[in-house]
Amino acid sequence: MGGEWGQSVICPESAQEWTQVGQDLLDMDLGAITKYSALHAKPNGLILQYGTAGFRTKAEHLDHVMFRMGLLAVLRSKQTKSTIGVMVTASHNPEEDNGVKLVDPLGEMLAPSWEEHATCLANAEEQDMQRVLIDISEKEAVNLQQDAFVVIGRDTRPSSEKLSQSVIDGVTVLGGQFHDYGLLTTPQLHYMVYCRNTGGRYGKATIEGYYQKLSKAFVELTKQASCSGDEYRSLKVDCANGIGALKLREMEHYFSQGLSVQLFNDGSKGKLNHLCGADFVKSHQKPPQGMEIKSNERCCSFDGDADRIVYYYHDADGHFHLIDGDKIATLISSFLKELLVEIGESLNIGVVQTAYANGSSTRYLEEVMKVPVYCTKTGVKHLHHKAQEFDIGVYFEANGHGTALFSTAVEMKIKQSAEQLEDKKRKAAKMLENIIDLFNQAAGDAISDMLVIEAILALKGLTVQQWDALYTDLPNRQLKVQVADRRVISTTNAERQAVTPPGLQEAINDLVKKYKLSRAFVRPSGTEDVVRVYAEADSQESADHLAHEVSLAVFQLAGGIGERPQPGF
Ligand SMILES: CC(=O)N[C@H]1[C@@H](OP(=O)(O)O)O[C@H](CO)[C@@H](O)[C@@H]1O
Ligand SMILES: [Mg+2]
Repeated sequence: MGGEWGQSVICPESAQEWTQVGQDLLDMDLGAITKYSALHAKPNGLILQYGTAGFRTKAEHLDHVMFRMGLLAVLRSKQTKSTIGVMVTASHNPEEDNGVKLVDPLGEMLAPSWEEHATCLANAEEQDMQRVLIDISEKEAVNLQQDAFVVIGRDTRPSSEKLSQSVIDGVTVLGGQFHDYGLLTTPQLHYMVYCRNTGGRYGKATIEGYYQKLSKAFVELTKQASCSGDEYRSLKVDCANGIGALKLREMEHYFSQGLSVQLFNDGSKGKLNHLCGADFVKSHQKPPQGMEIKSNERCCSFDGDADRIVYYYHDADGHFHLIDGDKIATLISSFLKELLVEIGESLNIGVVQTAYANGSSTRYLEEVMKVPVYCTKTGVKHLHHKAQEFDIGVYFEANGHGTALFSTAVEMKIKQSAEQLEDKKRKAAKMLENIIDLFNQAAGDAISDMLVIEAILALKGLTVQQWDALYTDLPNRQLKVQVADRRVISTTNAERQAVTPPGLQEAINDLVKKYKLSRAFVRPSGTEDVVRVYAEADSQESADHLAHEVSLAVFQLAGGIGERPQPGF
């Protein structure tokens, strides 16, 4: 999300007088907070919003936000009596950008009410900062006497180290304790938070703990696979010139018995996310630069903070095939379902997608696999939340961000089955037990998902082409339209229908009718100042036409600015 200058954000003002919370804060040396805050001064008039993925903008505008998120993490930690995470990253954004997001006690995204507090605190002018801190503490009944603990991680951007130091300044000035993990992938930080708040039951809150837990599960699983052979078990990984390269290199020897990985775009020369990485590959539907691909070789790309993954290959005719989050969800859910059938457990399993999921994937999941599919708004927090409703919830965004969640009852049942059942059933239960350990249940995780996928392919003896052939994606196109104020577009039905501006949905309906197997929707982005357009149809030409026509409708009816959308891509 770009920083906006002068646009207001409404923060409710409290009319209350100094209360006990205010007094406690005064006791905490407001002078020090003021003094340190001045060292991390907010540029006048800059307004930022805590969006789908926290704050994101040019790194040079973020120092005050980092300091203040350090303060907020302390308040959240005191309120929840738990460890809170702060991750400094801007994921797939260009190298000059940066960002920050808070991680809640069970490794999940920050609660929505606290997102609002984050926005208010980040936008408060210097003289109002203390008032806002007191307001938040009062509204959330924060006991300021409570201890606070914050863990911090950062990606490899040149600006990240200094910015994470500003987070630490914020934490310490409010008397919080902290542990700085330094360089971590985003999902590794989520994992650390989850481990620390579950007394180590989820795993050890160290980088070795993470490597060991995942690798042990992976090696156990691949030992059960009947086929082997070097070519089969090797994978090319495009690391987007980001943190994923460092961490995969550190981890590689832990699982090398089961898989050999060849790293590309490892940050030694190229620029972060530039012409490479999962976001580039997914949105351009072509391979990254800096990776040589032979036909039928299995390849994958991580994004800049390694929480997303997509797979791809070139067929014998040199055609590029993308295997996105939808196909990953399909592979995973069908494997889990087969294991449950084998064990004889009838647990409810659900797949959660967004409107961006390819229509073919939804049809395949519902009609062939007979798995219930649910659609939520864009943003992993929505998918994660929905997936928690099932015994086993598999969620993926089409762009490759996702994981599987297992209820505590399921985990216990499977553990028991692995001990009590016999022969084939026991083997299946054991597999399920390991696969549960291999998933990062706190957040979508490129490294963990990669190992899950590699294990499933090995166990099922599937080639990348066979996996790809489960169903054929409907041709699709995504476009962006610039408008004066994207908030004029509001949506319903998990963002699949526009409610405002008037006439837009009717226009889309009329355009969609012109094509076969077609679908289209528009929504304001939560991370960029654009309206996103999505269209799919029976041919690429039709999908492209439809997307273009819908873009024109948005431009005309929703206040387009700049050049009218042009056909051709
Ligand atoms: C179409 C698309 O890929 N949207 C992305 C993008 O959100 P937008 O709200 O569409 O800008 O960034 C989000 C955060 O990374 C990610 O969760 C989401 O999937
Ligand atoms: Mg990311």
